[in-house]
This record gives sequence, structure tokens and C-alpha cells, in this order.
Amino acid sequence: MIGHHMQANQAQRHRRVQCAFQTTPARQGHFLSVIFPGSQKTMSSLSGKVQTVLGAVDPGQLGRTMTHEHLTMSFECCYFPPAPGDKAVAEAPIEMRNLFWLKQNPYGSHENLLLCQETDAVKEELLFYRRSGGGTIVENTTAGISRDVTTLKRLAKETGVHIVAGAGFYVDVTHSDETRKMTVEKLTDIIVSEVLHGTDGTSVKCGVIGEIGTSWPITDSEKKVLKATAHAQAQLGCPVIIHPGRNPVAPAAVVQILQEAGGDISKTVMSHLDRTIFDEGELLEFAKMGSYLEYDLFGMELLNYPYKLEVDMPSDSQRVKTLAFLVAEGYEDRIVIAHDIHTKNRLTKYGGHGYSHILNNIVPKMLTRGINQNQVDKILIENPKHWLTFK
Ligand SMILES: CC(=O)NCCS(=O)(=O)O
Repeated sequence: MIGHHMQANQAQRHRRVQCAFQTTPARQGHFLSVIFPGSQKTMSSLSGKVQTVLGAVDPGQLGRTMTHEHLTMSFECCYFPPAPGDKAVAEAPIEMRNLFWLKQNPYGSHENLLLCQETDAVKEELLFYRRSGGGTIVENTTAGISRDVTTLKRLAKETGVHIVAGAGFYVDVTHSDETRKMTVEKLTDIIVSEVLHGTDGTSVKCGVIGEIGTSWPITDSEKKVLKATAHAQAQLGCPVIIHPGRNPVAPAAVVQILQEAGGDISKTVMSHLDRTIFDEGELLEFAKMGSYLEYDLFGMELLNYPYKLEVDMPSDSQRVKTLAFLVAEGYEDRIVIAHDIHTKNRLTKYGGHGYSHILNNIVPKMLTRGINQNQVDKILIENPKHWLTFK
């Protein structure tokens, strides 16, 4: 029964996505950057800096950093129709009486997927994030899930939080026909332009490539985007962040493609490990490949993960246990963490944990589980800083 329900849902979801999304290519301008003779590296004034939506800053200014959040986006591409008996609660406006359902079924309500409607609430949260000791947020919204860098710029100005925006493309189901037809060279040009010149017709520049979306298996269009990502990173010396498909071997498969295309794995974050690799031995094997290891679904405690029912989504306590394991294994310089807020119900406005949950609740827990203050500071300050700094 569940299998049939999921297949029908999947087909419906894909039809919706094709109607709902067109990627918006960035300005196709002529680059002002200079390629050094005999090398692919672009001369850039960004070397040694971090690029925020308000301009380049010294890395020491960032402070505590969440490496994977969304402040404004739409997740309609991943709508997952509710069971027939749940239609009424799924379509009701979001209010206290249906939060119990949304917490377990966040992808079954269209309204819940429109984080882009909550800019005022997000602004309040960012002010609270600063009061809680936060400094920077990496905003991972790429083409396909309604990136809005103008709003990001406004939020950065009004709250004082450093915001780093993401270049590139989300998963295959959101690629437009135009994107699918592009060569690797064309895709590379777009990504480089989003970093050097501006994004989606604005002068707001991205400071990271990603989250670059991949499915499992990785599609042909996604492979082209991954190669373009590696080529752009080789030119710019910039940070990259990846959304892997939902299979334990997916992160390694992505790293292999990036490596073969000349990407710098030491400046690449692999996201969503919480729902992707569960076996400790497999995790250590992947860790050896050298990327940053990101646990970024803090605050999300969900029993039935609809995109892959075999997955037991970990609790926050289990996430902290995995961080302690990685620290004990010597990976304290490679861990980064975040909440990846991408639905409304996770905002404090709707009783969710919000963007300050890690700072206020998870850090104290880490300190009681064998992770010391110096290691916490590496995870929240030093590792993000090194990752985000252009070479
Ligand atoms: C925005 C995004 O891609 N979030 C990840 C959701 S997932 O369920 O962990 O893939």
C-alpha cells in the first residue's frame, strides 16, 4: 500500500514540478575577470575574503556561522501529497491546532512550503540569532527553489547578520529545459558570473556555489552541473556545498565527479549527512575523502521521512552523538552544522525551533557529551571561516 501511495505521489510531484519551476539564468555578461596565462585560475580581489550579499568582508568578522540555512525559498518541488484522510488538516491555514500534524508531515501542506512568505518572521529570528551570539548565515537557496538575493540583501542590512548567498542549481526536477540543454561550459559561465558579477539580474553576488542539488541516481543534467561547479571552483578558489541524493553511496559518488573535474574537495561541504549515511564505518570511509562533513537538520525530528521511508531520521541527541564520534575519530576540523530551515513550521513563529536552536540548545548538549569548548568553536567559527574564505 505504502509503495503504491509513494509511486503515485512521486509521479504527481514530478508533474507539478515541471509546471511550477523555471530556473532563472543569471545575467549572461562578459566577464571582467582575468585568466592567468597557462592556468584556469581567475584573478580575483576575493582572495583571502568572504563574499557576503553586502560585499566582501574579512573572515574574522563572521563569528558563529550556520553553514546551511534558507531564509526565503519555495520547496514546492518536493510537495508530498498527504494521505486522503489528512486532506482537510493539510489544506487548513497553519495554526496551533494543526501544528501536531505539520511537525510529522511538513511536506504535505502547500502553504508550509512557502518560506518566502515569512520574511518579517525571519527578520525577527535573525535579530534573535544575533542576540544569541550568531554572526553569519550561509543561505543555500539556488536556482529552482526561488532564490531571492534582493530580500537577502535587505535582511542583512536590517539585522546586521552576515548572509552569504548560493550560486548554481538545485536538483534535476527543478532544472528548466533551457538548463538541461546547456553545455558544461555555459553552466560554468553562469555560476562564475553569479559569483563575480551578480545573481538573477541583480548586482548581488554569491559567496558560495550551492547547495548544488543531486538526486539518486545522479541524473545527466546534475552531472553536468557538478562538472561546471568543479570548473567554476577551480577558477575562483571558492567554497562549494552539495545536496547529495538519498543513498549512503551518493556523497562519495558526487565527490568522485567533482574530483575528476578538478574540484577542490577540501573546500567542499557535503550536506545532509544526518539522513544519508547511518553506518559509522561507512561514515569514516566517506570522511577520508576530505570534504567538510555537515549535520544540518538539527531541530528536525520526524518519524516517517516521506522521501525515503527506510530512513530513520535521527533525533538531535543522536546527531550530537554522531558529532562526538567524529570528534573522537579526529575530524573536529572537518565538521560544520546547521538547521537547514526550509519549511514554515520550523520557524519560532509557528512553535518551531528556529535559527538559534543550535546556539541555545545544541551547544550546551554538545558540551555534556565529550565535545569541549575549543572543539565547539572550531565547528561553529573556525571551520566555516576557513571554508568560506576564497583561496
Ligand atoms: C532544502 C533542502 O534541500 N533540504 C533538504 C531536505 S532533505 O529532506 O534532507 O533532502
